[in-house]
Amino acid sequence: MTPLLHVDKMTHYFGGLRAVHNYNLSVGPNQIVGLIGPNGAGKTTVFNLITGVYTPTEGRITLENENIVGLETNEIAAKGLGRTFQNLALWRHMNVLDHIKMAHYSQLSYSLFDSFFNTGRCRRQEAKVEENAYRLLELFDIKQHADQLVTSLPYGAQRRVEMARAMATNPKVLFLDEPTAGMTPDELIQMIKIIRQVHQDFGVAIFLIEHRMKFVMELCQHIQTLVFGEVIAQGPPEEIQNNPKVIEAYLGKEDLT
Ligand SMILES: Nc1ncnc2c1ncn2[C@@H]1O[C@H](COP(=O)(O)OP(=O)(O)OP(=O)(O)O)[C@@H](O)[C@H]1O
Repeated sequence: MTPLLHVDKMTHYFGGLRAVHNYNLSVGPNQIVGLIGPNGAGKTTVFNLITGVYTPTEGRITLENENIVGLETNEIAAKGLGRTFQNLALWRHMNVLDHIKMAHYSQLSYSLFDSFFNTGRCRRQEAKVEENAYRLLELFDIKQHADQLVTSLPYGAQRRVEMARAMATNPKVLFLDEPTAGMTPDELIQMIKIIRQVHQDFGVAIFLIEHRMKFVMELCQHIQTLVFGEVIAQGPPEEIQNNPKVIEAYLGKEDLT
């Protein structure tokens, strides 16, 4: 299988600190890959390196066989890499529907002329945006909040808005940084269902960082364990769950079952 996203021997230093070392990753079309590891292991740095927030000190990253090292974050996003953030990155003064509609605009092709004169082309595209936005609101169970400011929503719903916004850009690979952080156990179960549905409906590949083992084990086909910037183990969930190195890395911190 040709990978959609491929990372080869990526290393990154912050000054004298080696945060990521010799990191490799392959995400195939429609695959869900998880990245786990203790606090400070380098997981978010891996995300930031691939999505263009930082440029790796060494290594090669390709999306559909095209180099993406050195591109701006927005250029990488336009090539099909959508993401959410560990600390929510939402617009405080915008309502939920507008968040999702806004994200669609990068893909529209009508001109200022079309917009000014409200041409048929403009109206057709706007109607499509509205239709897609409502489809996402429904899928992410936030339709009931469409007119509310995001900041007025419960935390779990805000996370779903961020995810729906990322999906509105129609990504080929979706990066989720701790999608269940701060969620209640019920919200976690709901999130598992939503991600399964999104994965099935859109056929999008997913790469996610998560601390909640239930979530990772249920959703991911392949899991990498990062410790001090290096992958110490990787494989299918059942293998990772029983790997002594992984158990040791998490010892006393998390029940892996
Ligand atoms: N911008 C930065 N400048 C300097 N050091 C950084 C920077 N970002 C991260 N680090 C350091 O790199 C290491 C990896 O951090 P990172 O945030 O990637 O870990 P993490 O696995 O995502 O942790 P957590 O689970 O707590 O979010 C840590 O030692 C961190 O202090």
